[in-house]
Amino acid sequence: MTKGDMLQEVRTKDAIGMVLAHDLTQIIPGEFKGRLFKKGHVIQKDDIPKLLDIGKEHIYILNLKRGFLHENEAAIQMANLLYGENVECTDPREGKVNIKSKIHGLVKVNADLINEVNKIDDIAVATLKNNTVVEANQPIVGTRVIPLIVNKDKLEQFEKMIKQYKLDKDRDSLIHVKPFRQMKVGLITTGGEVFTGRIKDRFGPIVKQKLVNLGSEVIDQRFSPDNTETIVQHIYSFKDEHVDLILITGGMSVDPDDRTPGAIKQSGADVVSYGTPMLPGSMLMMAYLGDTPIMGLPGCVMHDPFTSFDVLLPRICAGEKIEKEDITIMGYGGLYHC
Ligand SMILES: Nc1nc2c(c(=O)[nH]1)N[C@H]1C(S)=C(S)[C@@H](COP(=O)(O)OP(=O)(O)OC[C@H]3O[C@@H](n4cnc5c(N)ncnc54)[C@H](O)[C@@H]3O)O[C@H]1N2
Ligand code: MOO
Repeated sequence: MTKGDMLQEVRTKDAIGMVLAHDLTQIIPGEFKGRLFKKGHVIQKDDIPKLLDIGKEHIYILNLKRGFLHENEAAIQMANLLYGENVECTDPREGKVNIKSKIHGLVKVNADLINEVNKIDDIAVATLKNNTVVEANQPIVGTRVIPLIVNKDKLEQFEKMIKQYKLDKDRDSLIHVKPFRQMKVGLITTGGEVFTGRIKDRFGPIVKQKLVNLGSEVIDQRFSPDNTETIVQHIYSFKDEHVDLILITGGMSVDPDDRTPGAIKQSGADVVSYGTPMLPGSMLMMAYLGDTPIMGLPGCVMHDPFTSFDVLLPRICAGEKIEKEDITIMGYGGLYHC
């Protein structure tokens, strides 16, 4: 039994009353791309000119045999194997099933596994990148098979790979979305020029907004001159107040007045990394004082819309601990702007 035996090609003009074997797509550049006819549609006389307009002089009538799957069924099975917490699958359209997020959160997807399953011929799984921030209802995965009819072997191979991965990693789910915690954040703004009122603070409002966007809040902002002891005292007082995260702005670079990295070290915090291989944001420091994350934020965070801070902050808000390797892998693909 070949695929050809299961697909009967019929001239569109002779197809009145017959049943479509798959969704049919219309594309009008700049105006429309979507399903014009749904799989299972019974072709009417009025449909003939519309079908000819989208270039269909012939259509397929389907006679599916054992051991094979229709593209819609295959896409559903793939999506069902992949999805985990806080996501849901859409109905198939044009042979594709989307997995959408149910919440505002952080996408978790394993790149190695996705690269492996896509080595199976006829399988196509397209995902967002790991650790992307998503809104509720945003698609995070699209699954489909390439032919209209696919051998069940391909799906069995896919299922085996996924199950093995779950066993190896001791995981219930593959692609899922982590919710953000509502964190209370202490903000320390350094810089003599701001402390003395020579210039207005422009850093605070930007950091506060980034936290609000992730469902957290700055509970207090304290200002400090370029003085190590004062910065350390502010760190301790926020720690005593049990904030979930301490952020320190400015003073992260190489000038004699740049005291922030030294102050973070002097507080006794464990420094995960001073320096982040991403531009902008290369002077960021990541540290932990006990369980409390501390980040030293360089001036570019105030200026550039997307820096290393925007990569790491959502992960911290999702409850993840940042390790050295999380930082070192940021260099590849990490040149945004410099
Ligand atoms: N020779 C080198 N120069 C620079 C390096 C380097 O490695 N070698 N790194 C560069 C990078 S990367 C960054 S980012 C910047 C800024 O680093 P800092 O965090 O030390 O920033 P500051 O020196 O404290 O301030 C820079 C600039 O921003 C103004 N500022 C700071 N805080 C505020 C605030 N709260 N409100 C308004 N304006 C603020 C400050 O007045 C300065 O004009 O260094 C590069 N240079
Ligand atoms: O910390 Mo700086 O941006 O690399 O601009």
